[in-house]
Amino acid sequence: MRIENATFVITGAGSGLGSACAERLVAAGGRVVLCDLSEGVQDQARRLGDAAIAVQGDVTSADDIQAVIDAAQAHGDGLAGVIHCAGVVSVAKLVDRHGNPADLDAYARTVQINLVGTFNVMRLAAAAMSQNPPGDDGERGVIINIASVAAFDGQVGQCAYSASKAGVVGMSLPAARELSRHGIRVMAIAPGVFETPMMADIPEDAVAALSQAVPFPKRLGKPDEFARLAEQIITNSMLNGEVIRLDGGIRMQ
Ligand SMILES: NC(=O)C1=CN([C@@H]2O[C@H](COP(=O)(O)OP(=O)(O)OC[C@H]3O[C@@H](n4cnc5c(N)ncnc54)[C@H](O)[C@@H]3O)[C@@H](O)[C@H]2O)C=CC1
Ligand SMILES: C[C@]12CCC(=O)C=C1CC[C@@H]1[C@@H]2[C@@H](O)C[C@@]2(C)[C@H]1CC[C@]2(O)C(=O)C=O
Repeated sequence: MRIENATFVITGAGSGLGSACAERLVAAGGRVVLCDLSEGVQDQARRLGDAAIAVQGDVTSADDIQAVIDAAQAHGDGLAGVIHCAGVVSVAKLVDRHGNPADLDAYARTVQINLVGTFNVMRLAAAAMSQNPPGDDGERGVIINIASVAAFDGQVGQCAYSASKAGVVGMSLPAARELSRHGIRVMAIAPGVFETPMMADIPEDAVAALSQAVPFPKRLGKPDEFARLAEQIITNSMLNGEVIRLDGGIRMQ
């Protein structure tokens, strides 16, 4: 799949990994439709110029995401792909230090945004892309979902987050199999620890410890290193139905 003059939806594009993907795809000649809950996404689109537009929306809402897809269809020659970066991290132990059970609504909210939101974006994007004229090899589109190394090595307090990301991993192969008849690929990236606003509130010594836990290189990943992998997935049509860890070799304790 080529990037030049093709249109991509990027969710969670107002910040961190999604924002870096938007910059990289525009630099490669693509058009982008930026979706985020936060209104800051409008500024991000303005910074990127005519190739970018923003549609504020919630990935768990069918109406919001249909509006994003419709905007993408109108912003060029149809929707070529999605990089779904919107997500939240949550921390809660099953039983806290006072003996109280974890909050059920908080658990459901994390799963709703990270897992159900991913399914919502995938189903609506795939329905639109299935109507595209076939390109090389009959390809009609590509979907990149974002899991996490927490899907495999979840830490204490991450039952909700790890379960939501493990669900994203679990959907990758069946979704790729189902959508193969439409010429749509599905991939997932499982990042390790990346330097984004999601990490902003973490104390410096905790960030240093996380960096030390990476075998090599001993640092947090940079958002553009993530965006470069997303770019490769878009342009390399043999990548399908797989989850790629991008983590410097870290295995979370
Ligand atoms: N930063 C890291 O170390 C890692 C991040 N990830 C995952 O990567 C993805 C991107 O994370 P970052 O860029 O680091 O986080 P971030 O917090 O910088 O960006 C996430 C964006 O998603 C948006 N968002 C949250 N809920 C939304 C909703 N319901 N609808 C629409 N937008 C919503 C936020 O407003 C925010 O702009 C997330 O799914 C996260 O779980 C995975 C592994 C490591
Ligand atoms: C780096 C982590 C884990 C992987 C991921 O998908 C997203 C992350 C961003 C928030 C981090 C995550 C993990 O390292 C654990 C911490 C540092 C989390 C913020 C608070 C956190 O749960 C913690 O302090 C645990 O001790």
